[in-house]
Amino acid sequence: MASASTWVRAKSKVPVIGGTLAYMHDPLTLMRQLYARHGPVAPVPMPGATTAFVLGPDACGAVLQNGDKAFVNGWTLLVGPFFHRGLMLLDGAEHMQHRRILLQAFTRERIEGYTAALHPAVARELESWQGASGFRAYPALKTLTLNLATQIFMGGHRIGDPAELDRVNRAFIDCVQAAGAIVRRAVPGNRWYRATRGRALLERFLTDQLPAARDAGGNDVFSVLTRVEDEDGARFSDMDVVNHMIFLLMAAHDTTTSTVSTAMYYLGRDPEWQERVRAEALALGPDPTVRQLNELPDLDMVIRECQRLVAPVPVVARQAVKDTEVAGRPIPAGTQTAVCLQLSHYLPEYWTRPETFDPERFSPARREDRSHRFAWAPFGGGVHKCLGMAFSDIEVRTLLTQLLTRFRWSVPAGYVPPMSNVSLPFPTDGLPVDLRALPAVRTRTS
Ligand code: HEM
Repeated sequence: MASASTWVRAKSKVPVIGGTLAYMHDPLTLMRQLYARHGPVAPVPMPGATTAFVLGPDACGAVLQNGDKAFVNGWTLLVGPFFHRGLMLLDGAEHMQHRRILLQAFTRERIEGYTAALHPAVARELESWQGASGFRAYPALKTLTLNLATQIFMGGHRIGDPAELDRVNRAFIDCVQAAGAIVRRAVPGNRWYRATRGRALLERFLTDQLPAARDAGGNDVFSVLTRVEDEDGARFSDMDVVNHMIFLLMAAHDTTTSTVSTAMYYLGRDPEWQERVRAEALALGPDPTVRQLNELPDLDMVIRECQRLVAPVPVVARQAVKDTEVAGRPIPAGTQTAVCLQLSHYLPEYWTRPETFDPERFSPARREDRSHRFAWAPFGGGVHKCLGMAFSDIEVRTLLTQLLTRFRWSVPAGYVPPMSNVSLPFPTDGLPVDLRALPAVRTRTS
């Protein structure tokens, strides 16, 4: 069985610059090197403590499924102060109870309601996009998805003042970016400090809006959270609603932006695939239903392939609460554990030419994702598996179909966006694309 001494004796071969910097520089290369040197469990020096990197789908699956209940969520160390009591940061019976209540806000019926609001909201947002060469797609998408989140998640209680919208957006970014902070206490001007202020701003903002959200009795997520209950009649307190809203807005915002931005990149490199999915988008009616959006097989393959190539959440965090073993390797109690979902997406044992954009690998004839239950796991697994998966899928499809019917875009041959991996991955150059409006189609769908 594992012990602290065997763990300490397991020598890490990570460069002296340390795990955090190696990760930020190039997470996939780090994961590959660790897997080659150590196998499925690798010790990596990180701020505070050595972290166990769990690599490959067998080991990732074992930790996520958590058969012997050796792991709890490990996010508290990374983003605890900022996403305090969000669902992903809860454990055990309390997590199950909150998850049951929260699921009531994401039933099929509710998602249909959000989708009906989503379509016109995306159309409105895209009105402000102008064709241009060097159009910075990533920041435009980030603003768009935040606006959508405040409309779909907050309904009538939206942020009217653009300066306030900017402050809220900044607060989210600051909270998310704290995950990669090397100095993990607030010093004026540092990341931790900005995130602490960001959290306080979000709490104030949502607490102020909560009475209106409750009284409105609306069908947006905020209003719904003030009244949903589980089958035993358990409900959220006001503070629970605020905590869940902060986490949900974050969870929905950056991950969706990441998927759509990755799709804009790969479709921008591949005009053939872009035309293929555009044809599907053009065949949709003006206000597609959830069912119609779910019946777009080419777009479905493209989205899965983009989430394989750039997993919006490349790693999920756990902490061992007792001595345990994963894939035969010891992990002692107290070890911070990084479940490396992204590596599994690139292992040649499970994928043909994993570096290549090849959506057909998800076609019924190939289904490479079935090579292992955890070969493709962008939404995680086990009790913390993404609760917003179905909603996110609809949001991504709505966004991409509207983009495809309004614009054609390309990126220069050979262009590879430089990525930040401080927290969730994003292109630091803003993903410049050559964006051209499609005027004839624009009139048809708007
Ligand atoms: C492409 C989009 C998305 C991706 C790739 C994604 C990925 C993930 C992953 C990997 C986890 C598991 C974290 C863990 O195991 O510790 C997770 C959890 C979660 N996600 Fe998502 N997510 C996405 C969109 C969304 C959206 C749109 C929402 C809300 C509407 C959402 C809400 C949540 C919640 C509430 C949890 C915590 C579940 C729990 O702890 O029980 N996500 N997500």
